[in-house]
Amino acid sequence: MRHVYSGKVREIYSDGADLLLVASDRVSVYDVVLPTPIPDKGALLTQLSVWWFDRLTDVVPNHLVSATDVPDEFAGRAVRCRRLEMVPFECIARGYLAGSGLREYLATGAISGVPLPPGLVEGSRLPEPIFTPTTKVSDGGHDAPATFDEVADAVGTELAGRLRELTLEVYRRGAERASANGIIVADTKLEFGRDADGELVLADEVLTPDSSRFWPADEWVPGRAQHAFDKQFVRDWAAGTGWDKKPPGPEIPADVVAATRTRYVEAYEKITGSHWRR
Ligand SMILES: N#Cc1c(N)ncnc1-c1cnn(Cc2cccc(F)c2)c1
Repeated sequence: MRHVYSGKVREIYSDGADLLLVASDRVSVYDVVLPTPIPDKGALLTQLSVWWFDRLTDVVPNHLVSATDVPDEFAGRAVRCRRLEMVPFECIARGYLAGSGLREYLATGAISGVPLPPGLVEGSRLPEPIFTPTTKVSDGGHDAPATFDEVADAVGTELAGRLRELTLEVYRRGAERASANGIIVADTKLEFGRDADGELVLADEVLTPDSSRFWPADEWVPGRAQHAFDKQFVRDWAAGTGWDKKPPGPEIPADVVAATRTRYVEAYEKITGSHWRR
């Protein structure tokens, strides 16, 4: 097994013909990884993603080889997956206005070239979910918006159309299930790759609070920043510490750690309908 890539809160290892995607218990707020782990976060998000992969095979095949055949040290928080030729775009679906999409809309009236009606505000629900891809920036910077035509220029019109169709369908399925259980999925980021036969395969993680914005539905108020289902306790505590939001972040107090872990358990249980047993 060989370490090949580190993300903020995840790692990739090469293991023979496969890859191991390993989720840590680290949490990132304001793009800064905080020093205090959230126990079971990696396992909760890995198992939520596996639950989604298993329920989306009628939409698109996925890269999972095994959710159990992983080294003991990573048990429960890693998946073995097929090595793919990754599509060089982040495939983002948005059902609500937030983050970079909000900033782009306020500046241009559109997101990734998709025009939106005037008068929308932070947290507004969009008339319908939209496909707003970005380029994958390798230097750790922020990804740049890409129009559908830019995606089509890079991968061909047919594949770009499939990426849009699949991204929106996965988002719709996720948003529908989450909404029925009190969670708004405002947006989600998917990654696709192509296998040796050139087939499009869903990769990375799917519909987790790290790859998506999860908002508690009963606290949704358009016109202000929405509360994050999972990270709001950390954000609110951090705001009260005077931290300048630059690395290294401060240690998270035990009560905030415990409350945040509970939120990840709640998200897992609400969406899967199963109790978390670890
Ligand atoms: N998934 C997947 C995948 C695959 N099945 N085949 C080839 N490459 C990738 C791959 C490369 N980068 N990433 C993003 C990523 C994911 C997880 C953790 C990270 F640090 C970074 C995914």
